[in-house]
Amino acid sequence: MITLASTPSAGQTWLSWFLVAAAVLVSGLLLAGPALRRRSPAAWWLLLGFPVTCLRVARTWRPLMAGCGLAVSRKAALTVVSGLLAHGAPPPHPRVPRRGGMRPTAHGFWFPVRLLPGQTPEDFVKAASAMAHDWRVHAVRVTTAEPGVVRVTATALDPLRQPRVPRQRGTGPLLRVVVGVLESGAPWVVDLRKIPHWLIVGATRSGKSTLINALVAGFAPQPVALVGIDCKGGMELSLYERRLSALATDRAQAVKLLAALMDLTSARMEVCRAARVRNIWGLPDEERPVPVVVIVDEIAELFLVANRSEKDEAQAAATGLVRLAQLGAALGVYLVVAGQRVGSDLGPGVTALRAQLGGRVCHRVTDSGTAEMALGDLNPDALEAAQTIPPDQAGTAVLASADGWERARSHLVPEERAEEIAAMYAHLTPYLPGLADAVGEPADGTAVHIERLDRDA
Ligand SMILES: Nc1ncnc2c1ncn2[C@@H]1O[C@H](COP(=O)(O)OP(=O)(O)OP(=O)(O)O)[C@@H](O)[C@H]1O
Repeated sequence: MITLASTPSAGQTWLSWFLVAAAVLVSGLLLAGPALRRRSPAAWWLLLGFPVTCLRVARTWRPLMAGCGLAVSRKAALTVVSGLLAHGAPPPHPRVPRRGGMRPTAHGFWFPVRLLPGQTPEDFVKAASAMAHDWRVHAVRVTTAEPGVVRVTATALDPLRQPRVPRQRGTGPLLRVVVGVLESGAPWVVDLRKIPHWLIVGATRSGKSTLINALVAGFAPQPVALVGIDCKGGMELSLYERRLSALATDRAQAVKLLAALMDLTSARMEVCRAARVRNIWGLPDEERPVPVVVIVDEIAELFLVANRSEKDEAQAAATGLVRLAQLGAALGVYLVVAGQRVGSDLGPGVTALRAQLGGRVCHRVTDSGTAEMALGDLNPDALEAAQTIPPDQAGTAVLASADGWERARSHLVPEERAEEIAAMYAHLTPYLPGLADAVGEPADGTAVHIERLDRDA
């Protein structure tokens, strides 16, 4: 008689387990090998930390859900029936939300969870801190993946502690710059084609200038015009003057520069209307005007009023910025506005401007009003995260947009490096006569000025 199936002996079972474990170890080594050679913490996490954490999550899931009030007791009727049948046996375990398989990431893992009837994603958001403590990971975030399913993402290693600056390959896509790293380990990208205007806030020494350095260093090699408004006498932005098409260093100049920028957008509007397109990106390549990135350092200097005589000027600056933000995106004018303290006390223009600045970056702040201004209207739950940024982690910020929020840290680009890059690409500085005239750039000019005129001709 032929036996089709036989029960494996204990020796055979151990052998197959051993082979599976060896295969997992070898494939793990192959996957993580290159990173291990670079002594990357992410590789060690994948090889050793992830399997241990998988076991920990599996072991603690049920008690964790029960402890956080996320377990649901079985239906009363079922409990009665099971009690009758089992003659006094202990009642069945409460139901806990079903957890999907754990997927590793470079710095942690994620898995989906199906909600039980009556549960909402907010119930899980409240339990995130308990999950992080139970699993001994750096942080846990809960987001809604689809109706009825939340995504639990854990970060085991804090990628913001020592962010790696990636090797720069070429200039990258137009108006898109990698300025740092996100908490998920992914690059932090500022893409002005997606989010055209940005508000960057932070207390002194929190990392605002370093982020602006990263932006200038990223945009300098691209075919874009950079324009600066730095009413602190140009102390910050004048370092990059050779790559700036115009720089206003006081409020009077800023008002004229903003008016010139409005004229530029009006002229572009005419061009688009004549070509029957809705924005400059609809124009043929050879007719498309150069994109203009306007960097405003210290917005309070533009808005604050010390006496009556300054009121009109501040009002004109506020109106200019708000109008530019309203019209600029379609016409290739983008705003990056930075400030130490941004509150409603700067005047009604600030709230109107904020509404137009869709990208928000909130570094460590010393007053809750500034964090509220930067994040409160988009993501109120990000406020707490912004207020807990430690002072020894300069450059760390909470990013918010209509899509959600996350923590990130900029790459440390020192001003000397940004200045060097700006000088290296000075020959790419477009000459925009209206803007140069507004800030009174000398007509005779330097070598750079002549070079710009030549190129333009
Ligand atoms: N991303 C970063 N990584 C590491 N260190 C950073 C980072 N950003 C800033 N720093 C450190 O913090 C210091 C202060 O940063 P920065 O000058 O950008 O602050 P700031 O907010 O512009 O201050 P202020 O408002 O006084 O000009 C820097 O000299 C640098 O040493």
